[in-house]
Amino acid sequence: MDTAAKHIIKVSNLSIGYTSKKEQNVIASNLNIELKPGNLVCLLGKNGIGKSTLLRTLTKVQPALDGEVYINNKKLEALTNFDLAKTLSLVLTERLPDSSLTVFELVALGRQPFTNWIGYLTNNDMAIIQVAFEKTNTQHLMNSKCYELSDGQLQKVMIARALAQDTPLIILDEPTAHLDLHHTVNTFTLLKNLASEFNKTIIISTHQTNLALQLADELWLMSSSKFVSGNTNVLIEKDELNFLFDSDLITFNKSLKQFTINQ
Ligand SMILES: Nc1ncnc2c1ncn2[C@@H]1O[C@H](COP(=O)(O)OP(=O)(O)OP(=O)(O)O)[C@@H](O)[C@H]1O
Repeated sequence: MDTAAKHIIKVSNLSIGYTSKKEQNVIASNLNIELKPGNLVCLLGKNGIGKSTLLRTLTKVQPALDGEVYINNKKLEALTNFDLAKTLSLVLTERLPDSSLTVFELVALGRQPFTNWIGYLTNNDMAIIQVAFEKTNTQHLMNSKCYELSDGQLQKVMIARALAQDTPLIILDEPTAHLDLHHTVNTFTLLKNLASEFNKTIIISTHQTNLALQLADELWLMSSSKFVSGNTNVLIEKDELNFLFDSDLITFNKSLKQFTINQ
């Protein structure tokens, strides 16, 4: 039996980083990941460790320095932009260039891989867009211009657009960076439900470590000494969280399943 087909993402000996004319800056190397569909994955690690770099590499926004990435059993580099748009939706942290698009138009653009060449929205497209607005509680923003939104509102609208794209894989770089506690928990719960109810695979990078420990099915832990991926409870049991921050200020408390401040 072909077991590789079961992985929505498979990564072998991946090196990520940046190449300039003078040198290669390797941010992380020898990364290996096998991820099955239907999981909420939280990518954790301290500032500047390489989380965005990894997510951009997995989504073909920037090239790998070495190694292989497979999405749905196909080599990433062989996937066309059209294949990718039908397979994964991506929410990055960069702010949109100012545009006079309305929120409805922005979210509807999520349907672009599926509409015909003039972008005609069918009843089915409209129904999917409607659900995306409802799930993210952003219906009231539909007629606003994108440039009028607060950072937090824009973040929710970008999640709505990803939902409208209706792909099996959704990747979000710090989707709750600008949200208050209520909206942060709300967004985590929404993403968790999408993974469990609709069998979507959702990967987010986040600094909401304690929330991730409560809600993520899988964790990807990045530290300067190693990269570990796997089931959240298994990683807690194996004491893998201790390496995450390398700090005298906080310690992982195994019985609470949380990081606590050293008093
Ligand atoms: N375009 C770039 N060119 C060169 N180096 C970069 C570039 N973008 C990021 N880096 C470097 O790569 C490293 C990892 O950055 P990255 O943004 O991936 O970290 P991160 O874990 O997402 O950080 P944060 O949690 O602060 O968002 C950093 O040292 C950063 O300076």
